[in-house]
Amino acid sequence: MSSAEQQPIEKSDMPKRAYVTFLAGNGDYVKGVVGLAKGLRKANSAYPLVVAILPDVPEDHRQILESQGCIVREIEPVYPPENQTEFAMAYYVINYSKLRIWEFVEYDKMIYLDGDIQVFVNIDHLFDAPDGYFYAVMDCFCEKTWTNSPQYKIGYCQQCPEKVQWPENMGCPPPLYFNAGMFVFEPNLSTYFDLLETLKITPPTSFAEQDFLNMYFKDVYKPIPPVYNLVLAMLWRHPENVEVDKVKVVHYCAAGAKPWRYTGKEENMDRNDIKLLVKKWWDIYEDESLDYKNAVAANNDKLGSLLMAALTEDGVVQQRSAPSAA
Ligand SMILES: O=c1ccn([C@@H]2O[C@H](COP(=O)(O)OP(=O)(O)O[C@H]3O[C@H](CO)[C@H](O)[C@H](O)[C@H]3O)[C@@H](O)[C@H]2O)c(=O)[nH]1
Ligand SMILES: O[C@H]1[C@H](O)[C@@H](O)[C@H](O)[C@@H](O)[C@H]1O
Ligand SMILES: [Mn+2]
Repeated sequence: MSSAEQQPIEKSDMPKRAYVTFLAGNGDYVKGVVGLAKGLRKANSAYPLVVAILPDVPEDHRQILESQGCIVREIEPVYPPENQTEFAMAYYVINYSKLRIWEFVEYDKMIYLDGDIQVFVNIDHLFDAPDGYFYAVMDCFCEKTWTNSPQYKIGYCQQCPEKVQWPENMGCPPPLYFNAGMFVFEPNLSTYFDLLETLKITPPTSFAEQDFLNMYFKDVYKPIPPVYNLVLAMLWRHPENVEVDKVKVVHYCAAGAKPWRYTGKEENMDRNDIKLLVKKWWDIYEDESLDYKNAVAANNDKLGSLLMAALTEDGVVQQRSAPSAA
């Protein structure tokens, strides 16, 4: 096909895709989101980072995010139904607000990432996975945060289901359960309204929206390998399931692991692999060349040189500059 016959690709035909994270409060999670924005840039992600923020995020934090090239979108908080006998861990309640991201229908597909996640290797290809599924990484039930669960009580973990088997007198083993710090999903208004309606009749449980999403999407959940969301406890609980040198995405979710608060004092935090991963996060966070303004300037310089080289090759520049040289 000659170039004249080629159909130009209309911008509007391109699938609209973006990464999305969630930010609440005036604390230090904004550092996590800045780190994430810079990490995605370093990994040459082709898609922007949308930050769904609650109204309590202060103006200066919003400005920091915008200056890092993020698309800031304010969302209304979502609360779980009141007066229920069981309650989600207080710390996790704000996470129900994450359900608002199904409303971002200007995008066909999004990858949600917690603010305490870092992307070290490009994962844009996950957008190409077949539509109609909910992709996420299987969780581990071995940490103390799981103390109140039946799984923890009997020592069962889906990461090694043969080690302690699910007892017959407890019925079928529970469906596969994902960590909701990272997932691939398709914004959709009818799903969005249904999520909110279903939430109204669903009692809150320990892991808040994570439990809720697991319940809601159980029939379309497709597990993806742990390298797409390395829940740090996997390093000491199930090292045989992790290919450390192939890890693309790290989730600093173990107690004491948030890089911007790291002291090394909490249990397991003095491990060398943890120290290295925390250092890798800081290297990105502190790298000024990854700041949006510097990355844009560098890109413009590169484009300028490429354009100049192309023009010089065609002889255009020589011809144009000929008169002034005469
Ligand atoms: O004060 C806060 C607390 C949380 N967050 C946002 O909420 C996310 C979730 O909080 P954490 O990362 O601290 O929580 P965990 O990783 O331990 O929690 C896990 O379980 C939670 C259950 O509610 C969520 O599903 C969460 O996505 C999942 O990774 C943060 O990354 C951040 O994006 C804030 O912005 N400010
Ligand atoms: O979402 C939670 C949280 O991230 C905990 O820190 C971790 O122990 C879990 O396994 C998980 O489900
Ligand atoms: Mn997290």
